[in-house]
Amino acid sequence: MAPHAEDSASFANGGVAPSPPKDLFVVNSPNVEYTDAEIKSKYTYRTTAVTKGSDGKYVATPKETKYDFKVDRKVPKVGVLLVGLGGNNGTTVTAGILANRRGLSWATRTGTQTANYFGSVVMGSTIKLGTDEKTGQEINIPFHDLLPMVHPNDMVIGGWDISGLNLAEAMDRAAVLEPTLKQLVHKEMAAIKPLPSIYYPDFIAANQEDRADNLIPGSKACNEHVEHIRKDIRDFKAANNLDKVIVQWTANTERFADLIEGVNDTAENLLKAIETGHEEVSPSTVFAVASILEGAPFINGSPQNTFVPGAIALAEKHDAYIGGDDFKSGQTKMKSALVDFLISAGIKLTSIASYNHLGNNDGKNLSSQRQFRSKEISKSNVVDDMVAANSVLYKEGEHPDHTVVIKYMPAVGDNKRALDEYYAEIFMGGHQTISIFNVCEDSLLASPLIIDLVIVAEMMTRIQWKAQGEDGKYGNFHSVLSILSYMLKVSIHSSPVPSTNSAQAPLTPSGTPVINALAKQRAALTNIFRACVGLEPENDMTLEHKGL
Ligand SMILES: NC(=O)c1ccc[n+]([C@@H]2O[C@H](COP(=O)([O-])OP(=O)(O)OC[C@H]3O[C@@H](n4cnc5c(N)ncnc54)[C@H](O)[C@@H]3O)[C@@H](O)[C@H]2O)c1
Ligand SMILES: O=P([O-])([O-])O[C@@H]1[C@@H](O)[C@H](O)[C@@H](O)[C@H](O)[C@@H]1O
Repeated sequence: MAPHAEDSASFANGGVAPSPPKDLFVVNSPNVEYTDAEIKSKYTYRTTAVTKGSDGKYVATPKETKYDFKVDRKVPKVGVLLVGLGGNNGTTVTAGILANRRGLSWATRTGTQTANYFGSVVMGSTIKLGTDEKTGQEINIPFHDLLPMVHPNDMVIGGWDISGLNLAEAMDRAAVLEPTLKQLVHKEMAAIKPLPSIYYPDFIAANQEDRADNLIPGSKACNEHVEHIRKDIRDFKAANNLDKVIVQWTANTERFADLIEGVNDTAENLLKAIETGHEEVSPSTVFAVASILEGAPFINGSPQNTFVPGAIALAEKHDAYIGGDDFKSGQTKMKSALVDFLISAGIKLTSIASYNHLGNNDGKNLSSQRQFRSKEISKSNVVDDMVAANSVLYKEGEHPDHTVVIKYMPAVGDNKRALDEYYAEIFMGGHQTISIFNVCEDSLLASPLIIDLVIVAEMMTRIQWKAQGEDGKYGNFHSVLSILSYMLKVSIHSSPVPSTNSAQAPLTPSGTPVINALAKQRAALTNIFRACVGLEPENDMTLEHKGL
């Protein structure tokens, strides 16, 4: 075993090969072809092109673009490497997968609880396949059955942490899960020790220093850290006989990195900056670069600008997948749904006050102003596109007041209290005030998102497309996986550190529009996957029930 592989933080699933998926449905269409290895579909993408005439009138022209999609049906054996494995999210998601894999049940104060994947859009929600031809009733199927996706029970989990506690000790430190459940997974969790990681103190709060006892030797310079992390990824893949590895950052929120020309503005400059040990390259960017160079999709679950322009360029150069930023777990997820509802109902939202306090280590790290700033910006986003799309309610540049407050209150632990007030103008000078008190068990809300991000990112590595009718070979989607936006708050900030009111949004290829409305994000995810099996986008016109 490679020197540090024995403390590799993997836990195999008993080496059992992933169970082959049984198909819940088959598409009966001349545009869809099934082979043992692939699903091929011919898809017509219908949009509306709008131009403005000289008279100022819009001209809307229906447009059709034809694509060929190809899906690799073989569900690979997938490993997940979490940066921050020993944290609240890392220990909770690991224990949760263990408990589900073993079908565990445990005693709680209110009775017996059985393992589940609630809160995962892939494992816990359904999509409309169509309507029963005889009864006209909707037929809904589990989201996970739409395409041949990885099952979380089959995932092999590993990762790094600057804290050397094994996962049983770290799970106790996190204080998220019931003691009765912790007892049932204690043995497996104790056998997992996070791989040593890199620690550049200036990027996270000083109050994190006492955890940093599990560090990779050497320095960023001469690519020592990048090469060490790349070897960790290779060793983990080989030791667990994996087909693929997905890397995800669920470590602490870092301060923003300054965007410096000649340092992190291009792929070449970023690689040079790392080689020379430039202090402005963050640990998360080092992990992203290592993952990109190893061809492992990298997802950033925190709000910092991990993907500086040079990192995005490097991903594009290597045709590697990246996604970010910042899991969208509780308060912001609610906000992106509520704001969408209010504004699309023609109600003029004029102010949002978002306060929360929490007592976990994430909150402790965020009690430091520079780390809070990263989070404040990511949480101050999500309304921009919905406001900008409604010129009836809002004049150019007008938007609701929006403030975000986060306080660290150790007593409440992981059970974050989110208090929101939405204030809006309604008919004839009236006002509506919506006040929400939302107790989010933060890690229990974020852990299913970690699973969804892995499943969707991995699925995207098995979907390719080409323009219909052209001989060219199939290719990947753009490196920036904006399809992940349903699970994420904001984008990789490839512009200078933005003001709190500037628009950011889940990562999108440069120059593409930003969508924060939660329903639109879910529709994009669902409809892209539907297109891969030749199905039209979900629409709720139900003309068949309207006399047509
Ligand atoms: N609901 C949620 O929990 C939620 C929602 C959105 C975003 N997030 C983000 O997810 C991240 C993790 O949240 P958490 O509650 O698990 O926090 P946590 O503090 O419990 O866990 C973070 C872990 O990262 C480790 N760490 C820090 N720097 C590291 C490095 N360079 N390499 C490896 N490990 C490192 C820490 O030792 C710690 O164990 C935070 O950035 C948080 O802002 C969490
Ligand atoms: O996703 P969400 O619930 O809006 O936002 C959460 C914040 O409210 C919380 O303060 C922070 O610690 C979490 O990391 C997360 O970002």
